[in-house]
Amino acid sequence: MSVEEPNLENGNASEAMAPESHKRNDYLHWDDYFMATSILSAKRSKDPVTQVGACIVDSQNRIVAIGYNGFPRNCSDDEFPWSKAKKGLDDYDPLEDKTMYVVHAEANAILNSNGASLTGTRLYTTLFPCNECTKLIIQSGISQILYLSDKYAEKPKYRASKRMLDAVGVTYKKHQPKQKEIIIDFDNFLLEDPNSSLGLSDLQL
Ligand SMILES: O=c1ccn([C@H]2C[C@H](O)[C@@H](COP(=O)(O)O)O2)c(=O)[nH]1
Repeated sequence: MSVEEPNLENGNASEAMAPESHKRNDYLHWDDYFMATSILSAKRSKDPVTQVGACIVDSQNRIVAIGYNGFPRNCSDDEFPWSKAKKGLDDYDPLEDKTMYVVHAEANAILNSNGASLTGTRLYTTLFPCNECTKLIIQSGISQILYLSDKYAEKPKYRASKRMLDAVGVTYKKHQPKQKEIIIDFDNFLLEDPNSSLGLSDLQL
């Protein structure tokens, strides 16, 4: 029975239509769920300019791995540079450029899959993958990419990505969200009484 078809057989319409006895209709669509997981992962990134998150999902909609852009394990975020060295400046020092050190989100997700087969999986990523990540994506057997931003589309690295993906038949498409926003409110999630002023930290879980 759907929410649109309330059961009135017991006589009491308000009881029959109690919202808690029906399936919710405003649950997350799968693609929004996985892209939101990528966005949440991106929020772990310390990169001050571009935070990227990636989520790999198998054919049964199970999350295989997630990742975000960051320095390799034990390379301190406080010691390694988060800036880009500018070529042409007198003090140009390529060793002070983040690109030397950052592990990309897609690469981290693939590494975090811990050797699981990625054949036929989907990759949700907040940024269209660069050429280096694309090589890893193809080699690991990922068959579909869903992305949010393609802000570097005109750069050669990203054009090279598309050239490779087109050549091997890995599909890619821009994610079209089913819902505009997802709000995570720690204080008001799972409160038994929605009118209560208690926060989550006050609950005994
Ligand atoms: O496919 C990609 C491409 C880039 N990244 C990461 C690498 C950097 O940390 C940022 C890009 O920084 P910009 O200053 O915007 O160039 O994004 C990634 O994780 N995956």
